[in-house]
Amino acid sequence: MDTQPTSHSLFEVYLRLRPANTVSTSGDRFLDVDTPEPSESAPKHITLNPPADRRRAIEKFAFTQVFEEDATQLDVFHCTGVAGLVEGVLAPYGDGTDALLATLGVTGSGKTHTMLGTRSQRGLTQMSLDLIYRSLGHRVLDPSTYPNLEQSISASDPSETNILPATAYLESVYSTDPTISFLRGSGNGRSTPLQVRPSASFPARSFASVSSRVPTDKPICRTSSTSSVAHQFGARTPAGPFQQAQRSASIRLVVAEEPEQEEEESTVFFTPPSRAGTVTPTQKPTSKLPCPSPSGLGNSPLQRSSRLPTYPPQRVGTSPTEPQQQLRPVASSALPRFTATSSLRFATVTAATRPSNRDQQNESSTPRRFRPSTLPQNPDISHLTIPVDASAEYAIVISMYEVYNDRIFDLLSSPVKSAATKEYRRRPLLFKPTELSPDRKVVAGLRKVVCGSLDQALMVLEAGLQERRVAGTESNTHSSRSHGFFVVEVKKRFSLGGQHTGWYGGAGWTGNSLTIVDLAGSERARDAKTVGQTLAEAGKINESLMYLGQCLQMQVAGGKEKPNLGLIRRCKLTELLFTNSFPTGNNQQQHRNPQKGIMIVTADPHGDFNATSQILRYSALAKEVTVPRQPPSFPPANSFSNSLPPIGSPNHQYLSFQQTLESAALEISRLQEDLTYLRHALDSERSLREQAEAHLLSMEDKMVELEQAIREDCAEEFEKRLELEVNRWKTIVDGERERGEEFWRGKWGVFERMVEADGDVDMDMDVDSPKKPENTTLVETRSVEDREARRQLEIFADENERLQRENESLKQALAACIDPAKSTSKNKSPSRRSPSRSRRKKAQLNYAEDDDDGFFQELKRDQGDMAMDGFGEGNGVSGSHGTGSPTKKKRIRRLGAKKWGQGLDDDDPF
Ligand SMILES: Nc1ncnc2c1ncn2[C@@H]1O[C@H](COP(=O)(O)OP(=O)(O)OP(=O)(O)O)[C@@H](O)[C@H]1O
Repeated sequence: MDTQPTSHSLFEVYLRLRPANTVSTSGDRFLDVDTPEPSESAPKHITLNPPADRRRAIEKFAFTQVFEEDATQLDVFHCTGVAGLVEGVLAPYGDGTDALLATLGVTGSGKTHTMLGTRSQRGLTQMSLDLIYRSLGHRVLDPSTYPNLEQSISASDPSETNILPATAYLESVYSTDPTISFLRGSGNGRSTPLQVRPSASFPARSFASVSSRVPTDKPICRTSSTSSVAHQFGARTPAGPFQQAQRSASIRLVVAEEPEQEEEESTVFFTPPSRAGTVTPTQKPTSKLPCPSPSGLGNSPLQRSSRLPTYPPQRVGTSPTEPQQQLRPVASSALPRFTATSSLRFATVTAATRPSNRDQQNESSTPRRFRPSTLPQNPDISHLTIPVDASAEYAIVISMYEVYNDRIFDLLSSPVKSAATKEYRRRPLLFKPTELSPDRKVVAGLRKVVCGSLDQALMVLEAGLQERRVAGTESNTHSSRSHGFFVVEVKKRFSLGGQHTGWYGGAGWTGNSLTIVDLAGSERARDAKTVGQTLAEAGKINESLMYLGQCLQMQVAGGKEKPNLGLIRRCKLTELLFTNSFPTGNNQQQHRNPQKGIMIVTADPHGDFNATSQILRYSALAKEVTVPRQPPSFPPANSFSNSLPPIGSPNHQYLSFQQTLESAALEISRLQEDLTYLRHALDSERSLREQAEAHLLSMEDKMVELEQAIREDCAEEFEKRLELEVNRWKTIVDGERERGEEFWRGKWGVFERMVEADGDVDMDMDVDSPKKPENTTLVETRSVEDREARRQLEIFADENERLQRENESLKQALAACIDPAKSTSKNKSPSRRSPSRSRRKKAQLNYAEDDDDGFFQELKRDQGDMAMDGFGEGNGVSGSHGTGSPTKKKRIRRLGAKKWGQGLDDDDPF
């Protein structure tokens, strides 16, 4: 099997086996490392033996190198060629390349262990950072020395980001000053008390209580966490304990020997690992493994300690031109009790206290994080350095993000309180081309931190890791639930004449980045015993890893020259990993070399066979590995050939048939395995779908309830408005009625006044008449009123007449019913009332000739007629018009007696 990386490989793929966990390891070992060929310096092949109870293929996989269980972090660092990646990023002789260092594996197989280490061992990330800072030395610009450094970088950064100095960031994250919280949202901390995992030699205690027990009169190295990290790191702000300590020379630090008990309770400061004015001579660690020369490393200018007799002492903090640098922590040699000795203590937040962001989002108070105590310094790589461009100056910018449920979240910025839900949430970021980066995609809007020293970079890393989503599963108590990305950008610009010019003389920033990826592990819901949210996360993780596997296979099929962009863009993870792995377009100015990648596949030889074999197939295929399938009972080749019967013999035919059967069985078992994997993927998808459907149903219910509530609100509102309108209209109508009554009262008053007025007014005066009275104004006024009254009178008269007619006909009908004979005679004299009518007619026609008395007498008579005809007392009409008129009452009585007496008996009810 060919294991040499091809020119178009996306990754070099290494395999690391994790040691058996004596506590949880229960399964048989199914993975064997093949003995290397004589020409090989290290093992490259493994054989996968399926469990005995199943009939499966024995598969062989090849990798660039296989690290067995006893391989150390340093072995992996050396032999994977991380230094070569860093060299490409530092680019001492040219443009350089971006680098990608990633881990892939089943959950619990050791990815995080490899990348981020443990509380006693550094991971590849910390060692890479150490190598970068160590190599660049004093050429790294510190934002506290160059105040406008971040603005300068910002101007040339394509990711539309916000850049800030590490001192400000760390101050905001770890400060105990509640007023400094502009970077810290509520989601950054926790409401539950921290649990601190103490080192084995010390009893468990609260980290907070450690911080609080700081004797003020003690030597300054026993500093409290209440002092800001920025101060300890030598910011230009008022002197922190470290600065004060260093100003008072090392005597105070050397006398830091304290009674054991006191020291245990108060020592919580961060010891800078091997980052001092003078480097303590350390014994060169030796790698147990024979490492093949990583690509390019053998001929590269990278110098290992074996080639470099002495490691040049760091100039950090020693230059008189850099006063700020002098305020950095003192040499580790001056702090014997706080370096990597038995008294080194390391307090980490356990997974249980690293709440998922979901938990954090629900918190409302502004919390603060607790600064980690001393970080591990082993393995020591002080024997390594990489030459750098002496004419350049550098700035190191760090950013961190995670891909969770296929969305990108910044780990260095605070969650934002949602106006709708009142929860703290991180906003997902976009991976896209920007104005300054049209040819390449970048994660836009990330927070980036400029770190002037390794200490700052490590602290920023710690802060970001605390934000990453982890959860305990059956497979791993600290299982990463997201794909974590840690990006170190090495920005470079040329300084004039090889001198530091600050940002005034420098040209624009260029540079490359090292991206370190700790992928979440694939897992089976059945084994990990995940439910609910964790199960949903696992579904997304598995899905993204499946796409990653397909992309790795694409490497075999098409290589870098023909990227299948459709496949790459299927999920955020593959997009982030591979989009910039290919040469950019035609734009020469924007041209960048494709990134170099190293993939470390981790596997537990005693773990989950199915999941591990799946991962190995994906990754090994990326190395163009063909999978030889050997039947378990197949005899060794030489013994088989020796005993092979002659061709054509029945035995030979039988053996060929047997071989075919074996192959078929192998194929069947392989397909069964695939089927099992797909079945699990299906299960996971199905459970996700069920969750989504349940969510949909609950949303629909909510919508119905919401609609109902809205309808009720609307109805209530409508009724209120209707009532208001009705009241308003009632008021208007009442007002109108009153006005009308007032009007008619006024009219009636006019009539009455006219009646009472002296008779010298000529009521017969016609407006059309040319004859004018002498008192013109009064007369004219009266004339108008008179006309109006006359009109009304006519109306009344007509109405009266009509009613009289009706009355008469009714009476006749009534009389006819009572006495047909009378009625006949009555009917024969229809003009019974004619005298009255003729008289009234006459009065109407001649009222102009009568005087006022005559006119009104006639009017009152008519009213009396109306009363008699049915509009009398009790019908309301006479009441309104005849009130106070004795004449009328009298007449009603009289007429009534006269009329009704004609045709009715005394006992007649009428
Ligand atoms: N090479 C190793 N040497 C010693 N311990 C190891 C090694 N690899 C892993 N472990 C231990 O195994 C456990 C699980 O490892 P780790 O958390 O790194 O797994 P992981 O692959 O990152 O899991 P996940 O994908 O769920 O996050 C840890 O306790 C770790 O210390």
